[in-house]
Amino acid sequence: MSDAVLSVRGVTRTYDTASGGLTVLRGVDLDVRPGEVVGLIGPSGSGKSSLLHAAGLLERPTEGVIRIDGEDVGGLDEGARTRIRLGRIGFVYQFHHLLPEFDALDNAALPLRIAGVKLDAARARAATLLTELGLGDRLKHQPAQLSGGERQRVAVARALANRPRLLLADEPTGNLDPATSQTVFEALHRLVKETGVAALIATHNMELAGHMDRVFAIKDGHLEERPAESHAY
Ligand SMILES: Nc1ncnc2c1ncn2[C@@H]1O[C@H](COP(=O)(O)OP(=O)(O)OP(=O)(O)O)[C@@H](O)[C@H]1O
Repeated sequence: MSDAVLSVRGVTRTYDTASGGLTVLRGVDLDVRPGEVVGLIGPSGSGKSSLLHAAGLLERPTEGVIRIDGEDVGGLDEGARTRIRLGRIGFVYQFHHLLPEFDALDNAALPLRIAGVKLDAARARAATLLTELGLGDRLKHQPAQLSGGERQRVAVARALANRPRLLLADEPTGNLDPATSQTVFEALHRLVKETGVAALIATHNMELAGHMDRVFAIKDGHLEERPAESHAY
């Protein structure tokens, strides 16, 4: 029995386009275990987001099986998939997508509020995470009053607020300068190790990829594991 939080088996993704079927993933297999940081690299258009969307239950693969904590989610209806997404999966995107009228605290607390957690408890959890991310003195700042790196750290706190089992990040530092990318990634990495969430992170940043536990390149729709020395810087 696998201990993987995310298990991907034989996943193929074909898009219908005006010029016919476009297959971007071809029989992909991947496991991500608790506390593991797994990187996805590959040129633009290679299928990184497609794999994250399938893993995040945002789209259904054309073929293959996705399991979350051992449960095959393919046969579930959209309501059940949404519950898994809200309860067990956290997302970080390239752009923070914070609500401009909410401060950092209430942005990070949002998933808990949606899940029905009382305001005080949600804010307490959000404050703990934001403080761990070095934003303890920015709780009352709105996104416009935060730097780009601070906004992304709020987005990381929001993604981890409901204690997800799986964290999916699509170029979480893609919009930041190299030094700020490093700071945000280090904070994210530390929290993954502390919380034991399983993390799958798509990135173009090879320096960050060098700090991940395992890295896979998507090539012609297939995953190729990169040995540590070839992705370290
Ligand atoms: N809904 C869709 N319909 C048709 N084609 C799509 C759709 N979504 C993605 N594609 C195509 O699939 C390919 C893979 O896209 P995807 O976004 O997964 O790549 P990516 O590796 O994440 O790229 P980037 O690094 O630029 O974000 C691209 O050629 C894209 O144009």
